[in-house]
Amino acid sequence: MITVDHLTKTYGAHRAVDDVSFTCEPGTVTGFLGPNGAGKSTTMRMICGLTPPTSGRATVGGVPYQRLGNPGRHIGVLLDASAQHAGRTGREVLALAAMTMGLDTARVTGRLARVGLTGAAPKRRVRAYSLGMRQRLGLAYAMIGDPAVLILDEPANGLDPEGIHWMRGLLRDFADRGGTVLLSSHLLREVEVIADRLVVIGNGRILTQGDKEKLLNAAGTLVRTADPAAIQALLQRMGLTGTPSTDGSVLVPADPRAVGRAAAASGVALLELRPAGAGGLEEMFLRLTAGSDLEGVSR
Ligand SMILES: Nc1ncnc2c1ncn2[C@@H]1O[C@H](COP(=O)(O)OP(=O)(O)OP(=O)(O)O)[C@@H](O)[C@H]1O
Repeated sequence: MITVDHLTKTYGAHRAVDDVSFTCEPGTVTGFLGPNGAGKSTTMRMICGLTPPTSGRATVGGVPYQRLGNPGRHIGVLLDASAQHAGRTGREVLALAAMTMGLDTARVTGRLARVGLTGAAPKRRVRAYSLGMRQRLGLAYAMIGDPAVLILDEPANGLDPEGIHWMRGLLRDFADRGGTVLLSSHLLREVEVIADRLVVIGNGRILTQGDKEKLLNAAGTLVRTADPAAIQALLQRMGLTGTPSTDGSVLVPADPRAVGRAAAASGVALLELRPAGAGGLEEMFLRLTAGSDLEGVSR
C-alpha cells in the first residue's frame, strides 16, 4: 500500500506539488494522470525518497522509503528507462540488481524472458536498445526483487500498441496477486486500459480521483440534435452548461436518463443520446487540466 499524505514540494516560489494526498491499495493499478509539468514525477520521486518533500509525507506499507531495509525487495521503481548504464548488457543490468539485493542471479534469464527480452536481446548492450526495450528492461529491473509495490513513471512511453497490451497483462497479473501499482502517464488512453483507479493532477494539485468505472460513468452524456438551438434549450431547462465535443456532439454533465427525460419534457428531438464513457473522461481530463500547461496532451 502507498500512502501519500499532504505532500507539497516547492522550488523557490513555484509549487511543483501542492498538498497532494491519495492512497494506492493492494490488488489495484492506480493511473497517475496529468499533463507535462503537472507534478507526477516529483510526487513519485518523493515517494521513493529521492526528493525531500517541503511538507507532508509518503509511506510504502506504512514505512517511509528511506527506512525500508533492502528497498528493492519491497518496492520496484522505474523512474527513467534511459537511466540504465548504456555500456552494460541487459543481462548484466539485471544480474547486478539481483546481486545488490542478495538474490541468486539464476533468476535473471527467466525474468528477461518474462518481459519479452529473449534471443540476442539479453546479450546486447543497453545503448543498442530501443526505448520500448529499455522500458521492458526497466520493468524487469523493478520486479527482480519480487516487491509488493511498483512505482512506474511513464512506463508505456515508447511501447507500441502491442507492447501496451502486453504491459497491461503483466501489471494486471501483478495486481491480481495482491500487488500495488502506481503508474503515471500524460496520455489518458494509455492509462485508461491499464488502471482500476485514476488520480488526476494539474499544476501540482489533485483535480479528481476515484474508481475508473465510476469516473467513466460520471463522465456525462453525449447528445446530438439536428438543431444547435434545441440543445441550448435543453441545457437551459436542465440548468447545465454543455461542452462541444470533437465529434460534433455536446457533452452534458448529467446521466443519460436525466437528459432523455428533459429532452422529452421540452419537446427536443434527439439524434443521439449515449453515455460519454472514455470520450467523456477525456473531455473531463482536458477540461480539468485546461488551466495547466497542456503541452503533450494527446490521445
Ligand atoms: N529540480 C527541480 N528544480 C526546479 N523545478 C523543478 C524541479 N523538478 C521539477 N520541477 C518543476 O516542477 C514542476 C513539476 O514537474 P514534474 O517533472 O514533477 O512534472 P510531471 O507531471 O512529471 O511532468 P512530465 O510528464 O513532463 O514529466 C514543473 O514545473 C517542473 O519544471
